[in-house]
Amino acid sequence: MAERLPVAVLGANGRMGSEAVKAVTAAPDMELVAALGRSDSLESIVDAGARYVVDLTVPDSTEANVRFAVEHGLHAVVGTTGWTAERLESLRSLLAGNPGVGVLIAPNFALGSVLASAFAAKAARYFESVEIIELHHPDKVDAPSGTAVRTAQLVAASRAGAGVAPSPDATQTALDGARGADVDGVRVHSVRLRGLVAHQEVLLGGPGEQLTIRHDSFDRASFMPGVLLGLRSVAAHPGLTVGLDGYLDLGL
Ligand SMILES: NC(=O)C1=CN([C@@H]2O[C@H](COP(=O)(O)OP(=O)(O)OC[C@H]3O[C@@H](n4cnc5c(N)ncnc54)[C@H](OP(=O)(O)O)[C@@H]3O)[C@@H](O)[C@H]2O)C=CC1
Ligand SMILES: O=C(O)C1=N[C@H](C(=O)O)C[C@H](O)C1
Repeated sequence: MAERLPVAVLGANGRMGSEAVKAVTAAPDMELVAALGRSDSLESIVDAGARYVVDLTVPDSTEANVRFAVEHGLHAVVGTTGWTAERLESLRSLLAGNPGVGVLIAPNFALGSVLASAFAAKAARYFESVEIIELHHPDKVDAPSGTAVRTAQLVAASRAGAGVAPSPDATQTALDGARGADVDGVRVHSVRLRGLVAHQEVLLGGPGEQLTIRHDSFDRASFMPGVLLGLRSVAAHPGLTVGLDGYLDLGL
């Protein structure tokens, strides 16, 4: 039997981290060698012999966690949001000095979500208007969601590449927040509601019609196949990959 992947999970006591602990523990080709909470030392993952790190912490912690992993030659699979363009560029520079180390930063590990974002980017050039609504549990600390930001970025790039004008909007007066967040010219609206987990709608509008592309995660189990795929693939993808679609041949 091939050697099992030695994996450390950061954020192990959280909603996602606890699911990842269960998924890694159940995977026949993996060994959970460390499970860290906020107060635990990152050195313990090296001492435990980890070669892979899963980061499912918080935006304020993730950059230092991932930099530690790279500096110690550990591959990282990252789900935590908060990865701005500046942080990504800094990480790319660090990785250039650590060839052979792979990092995957995936705003969403659910395959349906990855597909929905790709479908939206494909469709967006054909519609006059595009807006995004993301809907999450009220314990989420960031808005808009990382998934919605990435979807908006993909949509905006697709529309710009096709020479499509920005969505029309005659708004002249508005209460703060009424038109949502502006992500590369795409409006993103965030709903926080008890009873929800993670949901997104991309609304594409044209004369007399609307196309809605919606994805729902009803349970955090939806993210785990993507986390495991990331762990099994990251070593074969040195450098930084943003988006699980970078490991998939979606053909879109
Ligand atoms: N990519 C994807 O598919 C998904 C990504 N996410 C993202 O994952 C992140 C976590 O979400 P969620 O699990 O709901 O959040 P939680 O707040 O439930 O979990 C985060 C956990 O990380 C812990 N933590 C904070 N800093 C550190 C640190 N330095 N080292 C170790 N642990 C630390 C927290 O500890 P403490 O309790 O002490 O604060 C907490 O237990 C968010 O950014 C979220 O947006 C969520 C779902 C899917
Ligand atoms: O905080 C969450 O729950 C989620 N966060 C990620 C995001 O911000 O996109 C992924 C998913 O939407 C769930």
